[in-house]
Amino acid sequence: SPSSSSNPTNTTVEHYQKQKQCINNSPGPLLSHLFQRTCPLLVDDETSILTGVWAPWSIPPTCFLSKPIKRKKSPQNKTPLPPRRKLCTFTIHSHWAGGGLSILTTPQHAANLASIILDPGVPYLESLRGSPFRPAFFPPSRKPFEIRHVEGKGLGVFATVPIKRDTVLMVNTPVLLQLMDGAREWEVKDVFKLLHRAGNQLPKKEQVEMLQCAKKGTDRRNYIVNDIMETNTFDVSVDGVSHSGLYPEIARINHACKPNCFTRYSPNTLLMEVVAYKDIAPGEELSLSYAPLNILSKDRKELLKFWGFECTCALCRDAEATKVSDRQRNRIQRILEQFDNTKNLTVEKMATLTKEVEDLVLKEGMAGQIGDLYNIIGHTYLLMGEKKLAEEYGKLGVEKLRHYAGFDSERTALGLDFMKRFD
Ligand SMILES: C[S@@+](CC[C@H](N)C(=O)[O-])C[C@H]1O[C@@H](n2cnc3c(N)ncnc32)[C@H](O)[C@@H]1O
Repeated sequence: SPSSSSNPTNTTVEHYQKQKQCINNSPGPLLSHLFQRTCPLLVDDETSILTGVWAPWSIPPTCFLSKPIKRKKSPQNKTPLPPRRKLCTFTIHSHWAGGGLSILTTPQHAANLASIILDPGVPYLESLRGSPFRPAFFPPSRKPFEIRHVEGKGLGVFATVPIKRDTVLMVNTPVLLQLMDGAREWEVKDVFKLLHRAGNQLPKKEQVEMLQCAKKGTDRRNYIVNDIMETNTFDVSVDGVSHSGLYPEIARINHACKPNCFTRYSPNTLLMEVVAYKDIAPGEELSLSYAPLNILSKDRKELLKFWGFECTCALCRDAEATKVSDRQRNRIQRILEQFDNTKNLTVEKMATLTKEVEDLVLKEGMAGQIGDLYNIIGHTYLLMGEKKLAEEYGKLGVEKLRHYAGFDSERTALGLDFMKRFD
C-alpha cells in the first residue's frame, strides 16, 4: 500500500476503535435531525487491512501521505509540526441513488460523507426545501434537450422544446469528487495516481460516462482522468470543504459569458441541478457560466484558460456588446464599492443605487447573484442604522439565495445568519 510503513500515525485496532466519533458537524445547522446519524468509523488503507472492514466503500481505499513539512531548525520555534495527512481514493459501487462514485479525499471527510452517500434523507430534505429533487421533464425519455456538435466547441446541449424560466432541466449525482482544499500538500504524481485509480474503480457505466467527457489533451504525461477533471468539473463543497465534482451529463453544457442556465448544488445530497435562468426557445443552446459573472471580459478570458479554451460565446463574438457589458459590470462594481462606504450614503441615495444595480444585474444575466446583492444591501442598511430596511433586504436575499444558490447552500446559510439579528 502506498502510504504504509512510513506512516507516523498510530494504527493499532484500539486506536482505530477510538476514532468512532463525529468530529465535524458536516450537515450544518439547517438539518438538526441529521445529528442523530451514527458516526461512521474512519477508514483508510491501513484500517481496512487491520480490521478487514472498509464499509461503506466497495473497495479498500488506497492512500498517500502528504509531503513531509520542511521547516528551518530554530531554537525559538518549538510549535510541533502538524501531522501529515492522508489522501485516499474511496469508491462505492452503488450509492443511495444507485450509481457509482469515487472520491479522492481525506479519511476524515470520507467518514463524514458516508451517511450522505448511503442515505441523505431526501424526502426530509425535499420537505425542507419545498420541492422535489427531480427534473421537470420526467421520465428521462422526455428530456427537453439533445446533445449535438457545435462549431468550435465540440459537443453541446440544445433545447428541443420551449423551456420556461426556472425549469429544473437536470438533477445529477457526481461520479468523481476530488479534494481541492490544501491539495498542494500531496505530491502531484501521487494525486495523479490516485485519480487514475479512482477512475478505474468506477463501475463500467460511470467509467464510460467519465471517459467520454471532453479533454484538453494538453498534458503530455497523458493523465487522462486529471485532464477530464480539469476540463469538466464544478467547485462543490463536500463536508464543508472545497472539492471539484464531475457530473458528466451537466459537463456537456458549454460556457457562455451571459448564460441561460445556472447550477444549484445541494451539499446535503451532493446533487447538482441545472435550472433555466430565462425562457429558452427550441434550438437554443443551453449554457452555463464557468467563471464568476461579475468580472470583466479580459479577466474572464484569463480564467477560462484554466478550462483550456478561448471563449466563442455570443457575447465574446460581439465586440460592441462586450464593451457595453464590461461598462455595465464595471458600474456594478463601482456601486458595490459605494455600499461599502456608508458615510456617504443616505436612504434616498441607497434607493436610487439599489434600483440601478438591480437593473444592471438583470441586464447582465446575473440574476443568480441577486440574493447575494440583497444580502449586501441588507448589511449596508444595518450599518446605516436602518434596521427595518436591513431586515427587508435580508429577507429578500434569503428568498433569492434559496432559489439560486439552494436551500442548503453555504451562501444561504450566511443570509440566514444575517437574519438572526432581527429575531
Ligand atoms: C465542460 S466541457 C463542455 C462540453 C464539451 N464541449 C464537450 O464536447 O463535451 C468544456 C470544453 O468545451 C469547450 N467549450 C465550452 N464552452 C466553450 C465556449 N464558450 N467557447 C469555446 N469552447 C467552449 C472547450 O473545449 C472546453 O474545454
